[in-house]
Amino acid sequence: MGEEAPEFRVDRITLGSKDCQENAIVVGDKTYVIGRTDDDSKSSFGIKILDKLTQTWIVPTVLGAQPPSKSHSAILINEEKILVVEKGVSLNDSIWFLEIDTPFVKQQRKIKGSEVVSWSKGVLGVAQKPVVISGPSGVGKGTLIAKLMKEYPSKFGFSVSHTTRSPRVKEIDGVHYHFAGRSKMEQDISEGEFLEFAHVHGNLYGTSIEAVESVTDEGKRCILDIDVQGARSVRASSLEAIFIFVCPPSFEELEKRLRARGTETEEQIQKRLRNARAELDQSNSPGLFDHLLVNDNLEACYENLKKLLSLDDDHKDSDGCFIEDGKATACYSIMSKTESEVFLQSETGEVVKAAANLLAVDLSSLTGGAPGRTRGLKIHSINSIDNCLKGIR
Ligand SMILES: Nc1nc2c(ncn2[C@@H]2O[C@H](COP(=O)(O)OP(=O)(O)O)[C@@H](O)[C@H]2O)c(=O)[nH]1
Ligand SMILES: Nc1ncnc2c1ncn2[C@@H]1O[C@H](COP(=O)(O)OP(=O)(O)O)[C@@H](O)[C@H]1O
Repeated sequence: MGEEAPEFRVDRITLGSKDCQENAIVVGDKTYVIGRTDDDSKSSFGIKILDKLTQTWIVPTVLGAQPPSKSHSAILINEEKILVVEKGVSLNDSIWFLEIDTPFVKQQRKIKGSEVVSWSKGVLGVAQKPVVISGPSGVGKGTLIAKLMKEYPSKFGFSVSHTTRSPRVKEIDGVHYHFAGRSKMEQDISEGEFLEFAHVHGNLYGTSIEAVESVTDEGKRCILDIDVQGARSVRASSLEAIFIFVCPPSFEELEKRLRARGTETEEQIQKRLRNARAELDQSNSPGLFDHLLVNDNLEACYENLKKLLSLDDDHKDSDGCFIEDGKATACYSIMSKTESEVFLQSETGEVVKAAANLLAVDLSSLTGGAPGRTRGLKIHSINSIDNCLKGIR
């Protein structure tokens, strides 16, 4: 019988100009090497993939904001993602997922025609579902959202879109929109920084991932004011949201409001009214919008919007599953895993004391994922090393 090909071993490889620390994770016929390169003052992650069938190395396109990369441990969660635990940062900032074959990675791989991986930061606790509000130009979306933000400033946050449209009088860059140049916006879109984008009324509009995640990270419910195309994209993405379409009481009233607002030229008004007919037709597309809201009397409509949000408010208070202080700098490494939990051991405590420094990361209720954050993490400390080792036995 011919001699078996030597098992390929990844000992130490040079990813960057200097040797690096690395983890080699075998997934089927591929070995993912997650390396840290300490070039000069900065430390960054290098990812390489060994295709064992062809014995060739592939350097994938890496999407998403990457971890601080001080030092780390890694473990395969499933065929789609690798858990990476950063050391020397706060626990809140230490859990990261390297997505290697999730639907988003597959989509990006198809778009780019080359190998892709994507980082997604793990975030403790569940987030309230963002609220997508769509509707024809002039129907009253902005007015309703402004009322909501004014009455509940600590509960809601606005997803500030990017647009190539020129600012209106009183519109503030970074507040109402990020007013951007087309080429820069298109470049950022190609680099996977946007959750969705669309050409609307002759301009480019888009929602960056950070625009949504930064609001959610503040513990606020994110409100997105986007068109029907954008709503479709979000509906198809990993971001679970509530979708509301605002309708005018009549087309004549819509035109009256758009004209009365006085923000568009006659030509722009005509274009927006033409698009309004198409958008109204799509408001009933099956499975697109959860609620249709008629904005006839403003106050009544606003009350209905508030009822919709509280009805749909599926936010369950987190069940106190977190350790005391997730902000303190921590140094945990992966010890073992079961079907739904990964056990971490503190590297600062001795074995006896370490029993108090054992953590369980519950992965059973994860939501979201690249291109956004991975939410729904639960972490709790374990009182005995036996509980923790059950994953190994
Ligand atoms: N897809 C998408 N649409 C957006 C975004 N931001 C705004 N829009 C939509 O673009 C359209 C035009 O917005 P705007 O120029 O502010 O006019 P308005 O609708 O009259 O307020 C509206 O339907 C908005 O909902 C975005 O980030 N993505
Ligand atoms: N229910 C309503 N009745 C009458 N006018 C309204 C009503 N809601 C909004 N408006 C007015 O209609 C115009 C368009 O509202 P706006 O919030 O800018 O719409 P959108 O953001 O959907 O384009 C504004 O001048 C606003 O004051």
